[in-house]
Amino acid sequence: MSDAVLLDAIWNADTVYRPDLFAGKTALVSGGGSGIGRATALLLARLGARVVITGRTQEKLDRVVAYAASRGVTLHGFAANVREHEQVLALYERVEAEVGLPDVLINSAGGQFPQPAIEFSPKGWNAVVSNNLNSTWFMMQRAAQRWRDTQRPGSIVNVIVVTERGMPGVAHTVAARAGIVGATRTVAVEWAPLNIRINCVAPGLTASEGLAVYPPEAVAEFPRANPMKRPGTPLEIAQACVFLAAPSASFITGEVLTVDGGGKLWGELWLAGRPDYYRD
Ligand SMILES: CCC/C=C/C(=O)SCCNC(=O)CCNC(=O)[C@H](O)C(C)(C)COP(=O)([O-])OP(=O)([O-])OC[C@H]1O[C@@H](n2cnc3c(N)ncnc32)[C@H](O)[C@@H]1OP(=O)([O-])[O-]
Ligand SMILES: NC(=O)C1=CN([C@@H]2O[C@H](COP(=O)(O)OP(=O)(O)OC[C@H]3O[C@@H](n4cnc5c(N)ncnc54)[C@H](OP(=O)(O)O)[C@@H]3O)[C@@H](O)[C@H]2O)C=CC1
Repeated sequence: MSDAVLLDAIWNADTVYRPDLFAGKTALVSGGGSGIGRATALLLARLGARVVITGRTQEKLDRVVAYAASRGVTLHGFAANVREHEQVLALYERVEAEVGLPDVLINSAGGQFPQPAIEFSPKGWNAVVSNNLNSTWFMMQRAAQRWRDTQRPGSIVNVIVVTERGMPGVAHTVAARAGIVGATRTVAVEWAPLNIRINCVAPGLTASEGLAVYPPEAVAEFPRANPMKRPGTPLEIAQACVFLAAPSASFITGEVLTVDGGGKLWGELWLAGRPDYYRD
């Protein structure tokens, strides 16, 4: 499916949310140049939010901004590498100066490469841990600091992976995301007095650009990932992010919402390919 068709599908899809749900609100979405982050940013924009997307590649952000403009909506695309703390601080300064302090933060930036864990190099391990644990932490802590300083409420949604059963081929990312679950549960309590809610969405296999890094033998088995025998769509994950970010989840904090088509109950994912030992 071409990018234009994908974007139109997101823009025109039915949603149960009312069109002005986020009117007057500002949302910051990391990883907003593609996949789940892009779908969430566009859905938030459809629901009336002022939206800033960030990611490392300005051109990807510009394409989303241009698409929204073609639909009459202004999005802002500010590039940053969110695993660099200084860049996160600078990003918040720019967002506040040019758009306004976000009310909602969606952390969808992240990713990993598939490899048997026994082969991980220290550099590869550090890259993935930094890209998924540090980046999300820097973003959520800065949001909380600014909400504390301005005495404003806020809501954070961290997009992670399903961690309960582990996930062979991506142990580094499972470790990093389990760290985010622990941090989320902990600060849900520390930050409740600040009127901040924080939750995670754990997608199962989702048909996004990010799947391009997986080998053909892993991709061939993707239909076995869940009882629905299909990947989720970025919009299906986006709808869950919006549910947790909005007042629909006003009594939910420190929670992990799994959106995996039942993959925790039945299914297998061998992201670096299935070892012979696990063949019949
Ligand atoms: C349901 C579950 C499915 C989940 C799906 C998704 O999440 S999809 C959606 C998510 N989207 C994505 O996952 C997007 C795709 N993923 C990525 O962009 C990268 O995996 C990244 C997140 C590490 C990029 O971070 P970065 O810019 O820092 O990376 P870098 O390129 O500079 O590499 C740093 C070091 O890592 C090592 N190393 C790297 N690759 C491999 C490899 N193939 N093999 C072995 N090792 C590898 C290597 O040591 C390298 O250093 P070197 O030896 O080169 O000096
Ligand atoms: N697709 C799937 O099956 C699943 C995805 N997830 C998770 O969902 C999240 C979104 O993934 P998805 O949309 O599918 O994949 P994408 O690869 O399409 O999206 C990830 C986005 O994050 C951005 N990004 C990565 N690293 C950084 C960084 N250091 N600083 C700023 N931006 C960064 C990328 O842009 P750029 O490279 O330009 O920086 C990219 O746009 C990820 O955390 C992913 O691991 C979880 C489970 C399943």
